[in-house]
This record gives sequence, structure tokens and C-alpha cells, in this order.
Amino acid sequence: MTIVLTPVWQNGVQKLKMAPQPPPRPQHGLTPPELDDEVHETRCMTQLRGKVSDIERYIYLSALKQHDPHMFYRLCLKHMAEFTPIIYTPTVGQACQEYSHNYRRPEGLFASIKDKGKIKSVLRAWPKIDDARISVVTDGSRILGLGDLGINGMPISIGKLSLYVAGAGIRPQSTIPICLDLGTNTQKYLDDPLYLGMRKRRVPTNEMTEFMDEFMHEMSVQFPKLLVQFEDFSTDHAFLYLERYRNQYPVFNDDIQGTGAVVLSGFINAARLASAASGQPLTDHRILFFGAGSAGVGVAMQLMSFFTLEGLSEEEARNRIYLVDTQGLVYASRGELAEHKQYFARTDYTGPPIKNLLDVVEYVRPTALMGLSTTSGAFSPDVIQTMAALNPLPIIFPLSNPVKLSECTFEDAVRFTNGKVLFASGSPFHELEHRGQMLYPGQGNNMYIFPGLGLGAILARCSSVTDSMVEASSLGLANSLTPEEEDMNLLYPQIERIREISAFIAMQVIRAAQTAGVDRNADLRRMSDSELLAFVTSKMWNP
Ligand SMILES: NC(=O)C1=CN([C@@H]2O[C@H](COP(=O)(O)OP(=O)(O)OC[C@H]3O[C@@H](n4cnc5c(N)ncnc54)[C@H](OP(=O)(O)O)[C@@H]3O)[C@@H](O)[C@H]2O)C=CC1
Ligand SMILES: CC(=O)C(=O)O
Ligand SMILES: [Mg+2]
Repeated sequence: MTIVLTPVWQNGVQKLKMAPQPPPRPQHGLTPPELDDEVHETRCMTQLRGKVSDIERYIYLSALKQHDPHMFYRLCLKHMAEFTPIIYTPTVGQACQEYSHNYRRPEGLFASIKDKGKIKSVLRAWPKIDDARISVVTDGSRILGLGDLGINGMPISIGKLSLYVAGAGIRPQSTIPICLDLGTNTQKYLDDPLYLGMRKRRVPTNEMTEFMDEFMHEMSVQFPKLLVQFEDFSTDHAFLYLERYRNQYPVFNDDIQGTGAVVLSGFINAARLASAASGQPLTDHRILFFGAGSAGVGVAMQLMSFFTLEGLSEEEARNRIYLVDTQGLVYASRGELAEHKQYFARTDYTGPPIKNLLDVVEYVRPTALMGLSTTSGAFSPDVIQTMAALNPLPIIFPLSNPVKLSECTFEDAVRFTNGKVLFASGSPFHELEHRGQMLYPGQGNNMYIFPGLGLGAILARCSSVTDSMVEASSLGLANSLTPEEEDMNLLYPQIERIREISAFIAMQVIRAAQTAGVDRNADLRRMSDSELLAFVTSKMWNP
């Protein structure tokens, strides 16, 4: 069963009403007599593949999800590698950019700054209050690497929640996609007659914080069992609101914590291979981050635990990490630094700014290069070749989304390292053959983490999401490679196994929640690991 939101007009205002629950199958007489499920799968896939562009495929799947959610999720699970680039990155980026033009029907909840003081009534409009378990909330201010899209950010919340359903079996009707309308600073949208959001520039932070305080409070009152995932807030607000609410409500920030967890996981697997090739100890890795925003710093924070788990002190771990932003290498004596960059600012360099990435690479001599900069092609052939000259098996992760903003392509990484590269990107690339050998790119995307992390937090009824739960999700993912996947030198498991992986991650997250004492479902404490895994799996919704 799924929720169907039907727009109805009342006094000139469009409102959502929950349509009657659709029967599992339309009644006899209302469908063609020989409509057969198996054949219909083929029909849907043929229609999908016949579309001329990815955005057409997105629109088709969005309609299919609404009128036949069982079929949508069945196909999604069967064709995960084909569906994710459409319902998620990269195509969801285009769907966001064109949202106001392609808009067809309401699919989520909108809360506007104009609703300040009465957010409760907005939330009450949501039809299935009792069931709500997970909400993805964006303010549209930094959608993927595409900038401030304002209200057009809604599809990112929708897309992430589709992956919660497909990837972790969260019940569709217990998901709430939310886009906050706090204005936009993108002139193109302010000038667009079809733009669906408020035609005002973004409100200042103090006003936004008052709004957010009311919003988070009302969310906890209206939806007492809800976990909130903050998504694609601009970096300053991402850090601000995570810190402000993380000890008060069950909430996490996907870009800071989910990305940190997925990259730590891929890095653990990559570092083992790289160290085996170089003979250098794991603790000798040096990681250079190109990009020092919410994602770059979030990942850097999480990667600290790679070193501390290997026995280094916090100070030694921090020393293994270097950041680069638009001004070059981040170091303490460079001048005033944004708060989120200060912890990693180098104190062992005091010279003039090193601005050029190639110069920074030559200075740092990193074993790993991470791109979270939104800058397409920043890992130039020179940079990649230098990484290959410095390391027998360099780790190169261009993680910016969507694919057109990736710091390099898989093809370039393979070509300029002569096939000797440990690679993961934020958006998917195709495998390729190099000198008779198939090489597989990893996808270092938080989509491997948030479904399982969310499922674990929901089932344990967590009062908050602790760093230890996030770390557990990462280690759970790192340890989920099968022997066959290890033989293929994969850094991440195949996405088709997402359900199995999410169940395993959820189990690890629940155990971490219990250790931290933030679980409110004490029954799970009495279960053995195998019982807990069976319980998690039994709770997954199946189309
Ligand atoms: N793979 C995944 O799962 C995820 C990927 N991402 C991706 O990460 C990217 C960054 O996100 P986020 O951190 O929130 O974004 P921000 O815009 O906050 O950060 C971008 C960072 O890159 C730096 N930067 C931008 N251009 C350049 C340049 N030409 N040279 C050097 N540095 C540059 C910025 O420098 P300055 O600080 O000086 O402005 C800033 O530090 C996005 O593309 C996003 O899609 C995010 C989350 C998950
Ligand atoms: C994947 C993701 O969360 C991002 O690019 O923002
Ligand atoms: Mg994001």
C-alpha cells in the first residue's frame, strides 16, 4: 500500500488529500483481461528505455511511482544500477533545476518562511501523521553541486526517500519529503515566471534560526517517531543546525555525516589495497581534500577515525589530513578562516599561499585525493599523473555531484594512471576495459549509508543519532564486501545488494545506539545478532 496525495482545489488553494488507499490490484473489469505482472514489468521497462532523454525517464518513473508504486519499487529493486542514475544523481539534479517547469503534482510538504508562527498547521496537512518515520528536509540552498535552487530542491528529498524505500524497505507511507521555502539568492529563479517558490532573496540566518526552531519543535510534536535527515543545506547552515539540534532530536546531516561514513568505508577498503601495493603502513596515508565545505570537512572529520582505529592519537590523525579551498592550501597563518575549516588548518606551513592544486599535491605528496569541490575537471591529467608518480596505487575519489561536476572521469583516472588507480566517484561511471582487464569504478555516495543508518535509528527508536552510530554504519558497509567483490578489487559492494547491506548496517547501528544508550526500543537489546538481523529484515517493506 502507498499513500496517494491528490491535489484538490479549495477556495482557490491547492490542498493535498489522501486518496482512498488503492487496492493491491485494480478490480476485475477495470484492467485489460490479460494484464500479467511479469509481462507488465517488461512493458514498463520497454516504455522507460524508449524515452529519448534521462529527464523523460525521470518523469515516466515519477508517474509510475505514483500510480503503481509496487511496480515502481519492484523494478527499482530489480534494476537498481539502471534506476539510481535516473531517480537519483545525476538526473535528479536536472529534475531539481527544472522542477518549476516540469511540476505536475504535489509529492511532499512545503513549509515557507511565511508560515512562521503557524508551522503546526502546515505539518497537520500531512495526511498520515501516525505513520511518519523518516523525513528528508532540504532548504534547497546547495542542491548537489548545483547551487541555490530554492524550492526547486524538492526532488532531492523525494529521490533520497525513494532510496530509503527501495534500499532499506522503509514503508512508502511513512516517508515525508520536505522542502523549506526560505527564499533563493539565484536571480534566474527570482525572474522565472514559472518559479514555484517565494520570489524573495534568502532570509538572514537569525530569522532562519527562529523558523528552524519552530519547525523542529513542531515536527517532534506532530510526528513523535520521526527521524529527520537534513539534506543539501548550504555549508554554514548545515553545520549550524546539525550542532543545534543533534542532542535534542533524532536528526543527522546526510552531507556531513552520511558522506563521511560512505567515504570512510571506501577509504578503508582502498587503503588496504594501496598499502599492500606500496608496503607502507596504513597509518602513513596522507589525505588531501580538494573542497572544504560541509562535505569535505564532514568526510575529513570521519576519516580521522580511520587513523584513530589504527592506534594514532587525535593529533596524529589530524596531521594526516590537508584541506584545499578556493584560496589553496588551508593553513592557520593564511588569514581569517571560516569556523568549519579551522580544526584542519595546517600549522606546519607558514609560507605564501599555495593555490595551484598540482603545487599542493607536490608539497603534500598525498596517497589519497578527495574531490568535494563542485569543480568539474579539477583533477587535471597533470594532477592524476603526479598522484600516480607518487604512489603505486593512488586513491582518487572525485566525489562531487552530479556527474558533470565530477573532478575527473573514470576514463581519465584510468588513462593517466595507466590503470593503476583506486577510484570512487559521487555519481556513477561505467566500468571499462583497460589492456584486456575490466576495471570497475566505485560509487562513493551516501546512498549506501543513509537507508541503513535511518532504518537502524528508526527501529531502535533512537532519541538522537550519535557519532558512534554513524561510524558503525561506515564500518558495517566496509565489512559487507563478498569474497567475489574483493576479488574484483571493489571498494563498495554491488548496489543490487543494497537491501542485504542496509539490513547489516541497520543491525550495526542499533548495536551502537544501545551502547550509547540512545535506543528507546529495549526489546532489541535481548536479541542475539542473528535474531536482530532477522528482525531488521522482517521489518522491511516489500513491493
Ligand atoms: N558523493 C557524495 O555522497 C556527496 C557529494 N557531495 C558533493 O560535494 C560537493 C561539495 O558539497 P559542499 O561541501 O556542501 O559544498 P560547498 O560549496 O560548501 O563546498 C565546496 C568547497 O569547494 C571549494 N571550492 C570550490 N571551487 C573550488 C576551486 N575552484 N578550487 C578549490 N576549491 C574550490 C570551496 O572553497 P571555499 O570554501 O573557499 O568557497 C568549498 O570549500 C557537491 O558537489 C556535492 O554534490 C556532497 C555530499 C555527498
Ligand atoms: C549525494 C549528496 O548528498 C550530494 O551530492 O549532496
Ligand atoms: Mg546531499
